[in-house]
Amino acid sequence: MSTARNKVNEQISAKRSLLCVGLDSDPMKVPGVFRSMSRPVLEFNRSVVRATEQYAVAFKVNTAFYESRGLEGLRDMEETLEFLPSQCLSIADAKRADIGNTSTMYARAFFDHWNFDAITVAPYMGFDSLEPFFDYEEKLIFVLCLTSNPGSSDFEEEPLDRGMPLYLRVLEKVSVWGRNGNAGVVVGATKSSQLSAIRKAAPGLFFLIPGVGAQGGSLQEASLLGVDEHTQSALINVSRGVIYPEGEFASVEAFEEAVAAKAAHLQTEMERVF
Ligand SMILES: O=c1ccn([C@@H]2O[C@H](COP(=O)(O)O)[C@@H](O)[C@H]2O)c(=O)[nH]1
Repeated sequence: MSTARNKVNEQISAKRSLLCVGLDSDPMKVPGVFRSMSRPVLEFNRSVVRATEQYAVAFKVNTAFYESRGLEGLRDMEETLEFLPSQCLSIADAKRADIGNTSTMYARAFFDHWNFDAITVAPYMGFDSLEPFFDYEEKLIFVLCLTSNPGSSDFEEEPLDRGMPLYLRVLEKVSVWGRNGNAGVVVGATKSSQLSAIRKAAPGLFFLIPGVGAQGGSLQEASLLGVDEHTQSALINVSRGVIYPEGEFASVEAFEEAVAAKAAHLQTEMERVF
């Protein structure tokens, strides 16, 4: 089995948690207490990681939040990777894929250069666009299947000739494309009515489930319907619902306490599936 998958499975069992903390760090939303620091986003990330590492099994870095700030943002992303706990899974939420030789470069960037454990990719250019990622057998590749946003109905939920929705066709393909257990899919927590059927159709795939909290997805439904009862092969991502607790914070410690309380609450809820 892929090394990344083994690593996160160990964390899931040890922490009795499926929590993936999303580092969607927006400089405009960073609390005041970090604003006077020379690297506000980097220090904010350091605090979020310190406050949640006891509860989290994975950290998802949405690259858009860093790329949008050019070199300064990429420097923050790179330095954040240095303090992510090595026992937790690091996910580049980059949603890449292109013609083969370009995908090879994307895979090198995220896996060789930045040494992420996992990446999100888009399936619509087909197998040759994903093969360079699947070639990294030790990593985890999460393919967008049924996403959490309302626009998923534009294409993903459209029926194909045999009446099968496009997202189920993606699931079928991803189930055979993975190597050494390195395939996963992204399924939104907001899609609770389809989640159970998707899980049953692909018991061996690792699931990344975003959409809990700010997007309205239910943690209880995601945990009950999206998690395989034997393998627990799933991560439930929460970004804004963890990293931006309400209120003003007089100190970094007070902020970290509030973030830790959010993460602890989520872990307690997730523990029910064990
Ligand atoms: O279908 C998808 C795929 C990816 N995402 C990403 O997950 C987080 C969700 O953030 P919240 O603040 O918890 O809503 C974000 O990085 C998205 O780009 C998703 O939401 N849905």
